[in-house]
Amino acid sequence: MKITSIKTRVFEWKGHTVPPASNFCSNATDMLWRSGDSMGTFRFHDWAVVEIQTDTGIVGIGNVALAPRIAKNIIDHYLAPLVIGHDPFDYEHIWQSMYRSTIAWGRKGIGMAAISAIDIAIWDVMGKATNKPVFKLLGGRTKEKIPVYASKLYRTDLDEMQREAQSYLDQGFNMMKMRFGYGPNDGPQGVKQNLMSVEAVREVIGYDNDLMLECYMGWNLEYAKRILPKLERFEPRWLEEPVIPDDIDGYAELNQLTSIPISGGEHEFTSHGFKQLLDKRAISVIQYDTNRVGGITAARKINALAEVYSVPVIPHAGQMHNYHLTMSTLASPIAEFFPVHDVEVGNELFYYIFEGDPAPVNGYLDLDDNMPGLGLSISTKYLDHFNIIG
Ligand SMILES: O=C(O)[C@H](O)[C@H](O)[C@@H](O)CO
Ligand SMILES: [Mg+2]
Repeated sequence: MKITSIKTRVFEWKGHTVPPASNFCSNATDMLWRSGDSMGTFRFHDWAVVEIQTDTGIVGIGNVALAPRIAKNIIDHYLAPLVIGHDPFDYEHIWQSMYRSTIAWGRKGIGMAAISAIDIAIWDVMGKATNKPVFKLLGGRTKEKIPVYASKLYRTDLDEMQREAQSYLDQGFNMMKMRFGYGPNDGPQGVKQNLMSVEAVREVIGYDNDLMLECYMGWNLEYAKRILPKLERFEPRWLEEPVIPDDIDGYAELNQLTSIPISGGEHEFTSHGFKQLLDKRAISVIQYDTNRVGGITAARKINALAEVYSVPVIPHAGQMHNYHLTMSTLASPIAEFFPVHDVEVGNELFYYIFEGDPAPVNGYLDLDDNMPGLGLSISTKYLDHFNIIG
């Protein structure tokens, strides 16, 4: 089998967007004296979809949500010429060729995200060619179903957050993740607000349900050291991305500081990046996203590391490219799930672009043993809600 062409299109959302509340989530630009666009690091309102065509007629689908226009350019100009003509089953060689040919600029960030999209599409081809779901090529079923946590609870009015938390309990979730609204520039009042929001959610969900806390890189070491001990009494399952991803020593220090496990890796790349984090005991939960980290070829290597270091892998975002890895490794106990379909920050766009993502029932979702490949197709339902740049 040979890859004959690669088609990459950017889907730009032009449908309705729900404006988020101010201080909806701390983020890395909060540290600037003037951050300008408060949604700057958040707006995922466009997405690139990669289709790999083969001489057998099988088409594999991949995706990349980070800076999709740039990713498309990287794919069109640098990666496609390296991949076309190869047998998709030579995926390790193809991955190494993409990685090594772009290593001067592509090994982290958008270069690796573009590589990820192609690699995901290649695994989809392999699944379809062998008539197996991708997870069956990766190790098969390691769990009856995948427990998922509801991930939203952006900072807003506390009554509203309590209603939202209750709605997840009502839908059968027993784990959920909330976001902090405040960081170092908000002083003691901000610390108080952050603590109050956790208290408010705990009041509703009690301590028989898991609560995860998200900082989205919006704090610094000093602030995190100040607030973490105060958060201990709320027994979070983890505290996510407290500092910027380059502050690996900061992660390591925080991870030793309190009983709260520190999670991260949503903005880390390849097994090399994760080995550094693991060697320093910097994170207690690995949260790569397959469509950033280097695709399935890189993610499965990180799963192997995770098993050896005994650190769980709970990938960012859920979504099919991650669920197959979660299903096929014991290192992944649960997965993330974005429970709301209204387009806000843009994580939700996946539901409008693709069909096939499984819906959770009572906090669990399952993958189909008989659905070849990733099980995704491009939806035709919402095409008029997008500008499609081809
Ligand atoms: O962990 C997450 O779900 C991410 O950090 C989100 O994609 C981001 O939107 C922050 O809420
Ligand atoms: Mg996160």
